Amino acid sequence: MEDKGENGQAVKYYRLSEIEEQNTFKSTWIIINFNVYDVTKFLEEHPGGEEVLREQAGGDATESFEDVGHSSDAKEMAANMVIGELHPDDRPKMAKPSVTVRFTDVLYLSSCSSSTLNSWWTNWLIPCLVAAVITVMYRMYTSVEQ
Ligand code: HEM
Repeated sequence: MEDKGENGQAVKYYRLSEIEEQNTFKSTWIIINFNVYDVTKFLEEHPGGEEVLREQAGGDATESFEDVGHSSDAKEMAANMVIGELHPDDRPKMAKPSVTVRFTDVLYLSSCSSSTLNSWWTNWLIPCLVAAVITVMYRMYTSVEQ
């Protein structure tokens, strides 16, 4: 389907089902930020290898593309491979996790929580435990002597 894009230019829209079919050696399409890229001729040239592109073939590669931190050169190269856009009706179907947890986020979160946990332990829990142990031992000794 052809339509007028935001800037009045003709845009070729592809349905998700059409894109999903393009996941072979003959034709490999990927979606990045709702743009459709034909990477068939680029597979062998891709510095990150053809396997990673084929894994994303026919689907949404936005997250993987962003995660790699591609250079501006890579983004320019990608711009030359755009063949159209994902049909607006299919955009909500794109798997977008409500919370994206990346490895770096996990590291960050674990460092945060362990430091909060550490201060909580040292400030409160350990003195409370020591006090509890002393109380129990005191009770035991005093009850043995009687
Ligand atoms: C049209 C789409 C793409 C283009 C034009 C492209 C282009 C490039 C280029 C030029 C590089 C060299 C490093 C740089 O300049 O950033 C690169 C590296 C890489 N790309 Fe892509 N890429 C595309 C899609 C993807 C996708 C979808 C993935 C992941 C599924 C991916 C994974 C990688 C990896 C793992 C590297 C290697 C990074 C490294 O070794 O430092 N690329 N890509």
